Amino acid sequence: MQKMLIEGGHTLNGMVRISGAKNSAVALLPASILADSPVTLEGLPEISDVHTLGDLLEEIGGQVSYNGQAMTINPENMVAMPLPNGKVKKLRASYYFMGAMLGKFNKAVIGLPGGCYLGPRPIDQHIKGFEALGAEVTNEQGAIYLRAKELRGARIYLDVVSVGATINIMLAAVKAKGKTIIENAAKEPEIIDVATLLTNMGAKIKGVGTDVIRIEGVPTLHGCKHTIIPDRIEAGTYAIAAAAQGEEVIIDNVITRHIESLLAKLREMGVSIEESDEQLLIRPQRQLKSVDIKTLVYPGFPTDLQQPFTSLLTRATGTGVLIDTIYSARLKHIDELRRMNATIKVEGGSVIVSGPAQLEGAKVKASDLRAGASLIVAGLMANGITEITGLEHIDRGYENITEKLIGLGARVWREEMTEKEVIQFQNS
Ligand SMILES: CC(=O)N[C@H]1[C@@H](OP(=O)(O)OP(=O)(O)OC[C@H]2O[C@@H](n3ccc(=O)[nH]c3=O)[C@H](O)[C@@H]2O)O[C@H](CO)[C@@H](O)[C@@H]1O
Ligand SMILES: C=C(OP(=O)(O)O)C(=O)O
Repeated sequence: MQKMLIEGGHTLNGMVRISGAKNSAVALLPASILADSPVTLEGLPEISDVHTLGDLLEEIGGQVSYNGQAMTINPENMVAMPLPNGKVKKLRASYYFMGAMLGKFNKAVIGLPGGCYLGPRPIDQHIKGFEALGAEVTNEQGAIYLRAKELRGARIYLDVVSVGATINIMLAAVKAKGKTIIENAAKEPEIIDVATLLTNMGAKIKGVGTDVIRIEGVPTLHGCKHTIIPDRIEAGTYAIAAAAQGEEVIIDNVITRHIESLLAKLREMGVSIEESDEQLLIRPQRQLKSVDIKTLVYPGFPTDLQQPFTSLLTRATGTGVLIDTIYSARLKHIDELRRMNATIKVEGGSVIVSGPAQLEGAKVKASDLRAGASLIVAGLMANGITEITGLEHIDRGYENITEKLIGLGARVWREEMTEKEVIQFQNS
């Protein structure tokens, strides 16, 4: 088990290249189950979630071959193997095996997913969608059993706008008989990416990117090649790090439109941002102004950037209030930031950050993926050394983060934890 060490205070300069989007990759891989011939996905990020899903595809009989950042999945010998336990619990996106296997085999057994604990993360809207399509769904000892004689298109209104439910229902509906309409659908770019893959596989989908998606079921889907979109959350994290500790940082391979809500806030704080085709040039002013943030569904400010943004606010002058309307309990980074000398209050659902504070290096724990990103941003700004444990969360979603930060001039490295540190970590 490793820890990350950051010697703070070094200025970031240069260029960082953004990898393929985690939240697309984790849906595209299960989507390949629906094809009857090989699917090649290009530009996948080298993160643990991708490897876990590759292993799960193999567990159900898929042939998976890696070629650099491309993966080819041959689904010809896949079977409706139950996956009640094991690797499905290591990540959130294993829930996409429900929609994809239901679409392909009319049945599936999938253990309830893991992933970041952000407060309760129900999947009732996924289940409501599967039931509307004709599946019988039961929860037996922590695994979801789905069975259908056949899937039939239906009209489904989502009670909450959900990325996962929108994608999962799409996966099940593309092969259902007749027409499915998903109303109050989510509009995140990753949903468009998944729909693009499915369309290239032969699915008939209209309206993605709006809140009404129309799907006409088809009997078979075929293999194809697809290149994944860049990761807007990774790009946003580096943009925040650049605003916090950068001089001139270029972020390469980014669809800037995907992070307009973040860029608007950074500009409001006094960060100069130049946008070109696939790049951002970020130049912060020495003094940043505080701003308020409310996370919303896309195209609003993403909840996945709320935690790293909290760290940035500690360096701004004034008081900034953050409200996470998607996951109000996504607050595990706050105590750790306080350990580093941040002045943060939590009142009701509001996180109130007073700055500027000079952060101090400390031993801190990443309890989830974006809490990890938040602590890295804080470590880059802090005096002295910050030691971060819980790297398994960070490695679920950030490709080569140590190397990418070193490339920007940060002093970051990893060390093996001693036995004593591992025990302390496990008991904390
Ligand atoms: C693998 C993946 O893509 N993860 C992302 C996805 O998670 P995920 O797909 O799990 O998040 P959702 O968009 O589904 O959740 C949005 C909100 O709806 C609620 N909800 C969701 C489903 C449901 O059946 N019932 C229900 O009440 C959730 O508790 C949450 O408050 O979108 C989140 C919100 O942008 C991001 O933080 C995650 O990074
Ligand atoms: C919450 C996240 O991931 P997951 O849904 O995979 O837990 C995230 O990417 O910030």
